[in-house]
Amino acid sequence: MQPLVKTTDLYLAFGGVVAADHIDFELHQGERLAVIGQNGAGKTTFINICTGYLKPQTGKVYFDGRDITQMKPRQIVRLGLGRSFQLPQLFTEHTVRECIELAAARRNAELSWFRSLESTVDRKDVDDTLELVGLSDVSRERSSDLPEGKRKLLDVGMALALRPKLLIMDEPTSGVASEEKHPLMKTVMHALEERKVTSWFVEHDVDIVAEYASRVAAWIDGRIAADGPPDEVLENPQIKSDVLGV
Ligand SMILES: Nc1ncnc2c1ncn2[C@@H]1O[C@H](COP(=O)(O)OP(=O)(O)OP(=O)(O)O)[C@@H](O)[C@H]1O
Repeated sequence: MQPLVKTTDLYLAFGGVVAADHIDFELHQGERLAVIGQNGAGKTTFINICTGYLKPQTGKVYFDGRDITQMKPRQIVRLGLGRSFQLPQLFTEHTVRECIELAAARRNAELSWFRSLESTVDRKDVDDTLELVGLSDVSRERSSDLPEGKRKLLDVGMALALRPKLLIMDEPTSGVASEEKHPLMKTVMHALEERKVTSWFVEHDVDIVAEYASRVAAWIDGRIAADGPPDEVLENPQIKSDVLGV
């Protein structure tokens, strides 16, 4: 099977700091990849290169068989590579429902001054997405009034409205109270599974990684130092001492 994401020899340095050190990587459809690594290990740089926000100095990125190395972020999103951020990127003046409608309208490139947002998008589709991320009961609230966990769910809902093949999530549980982390991840992973979306998430909480990932890649100094099933990587002595600090 052709990999969904493939990188070959990706290299990027900022001055003397090598943030991506000749990375060869493949991600296949259906995988749930957790990326772990200390601060500054290069996790975000690699995501920024794969999503078009940074250009590598050498190497290539392929998504679904296409060379996307030089494409702009919004072109890459249109191909089906979605991304949610550590700080959710919401339309803060809008209600929860309108945020999903705006994302769905953007997918169809149907935003128009002459038509209302509601009449532009498929109502049932928006209802389904709201339900899937557990936000039906707060659909009329302003997105800026939501607590952090629900803002994260809305961010994922907006990404899902674009019908991605892959969703990359940067620390989906950061800033969320510890007792809310598992319910949040359960909802997110169930939603992705329902829509058959492959997932890749950066996560610092080892319990979350062990519970929700099918594969773990550990980053050290711009390289993938270990990559495999969660129990194998999380028990690797070098990863335990250099990444997890245990
Ligand atoms: N725009 C930039 N300019 C200069 N240096 C950068 C830039 N972006 C990242 N770096 C450096 O590259 C290295 C990798 O950073 P990166 O943000 O990718 O790490 P990270 O693993 O995502 O860390 P964190 O967990 O803190 O987000 C770090 O040394 C960082 O300081």
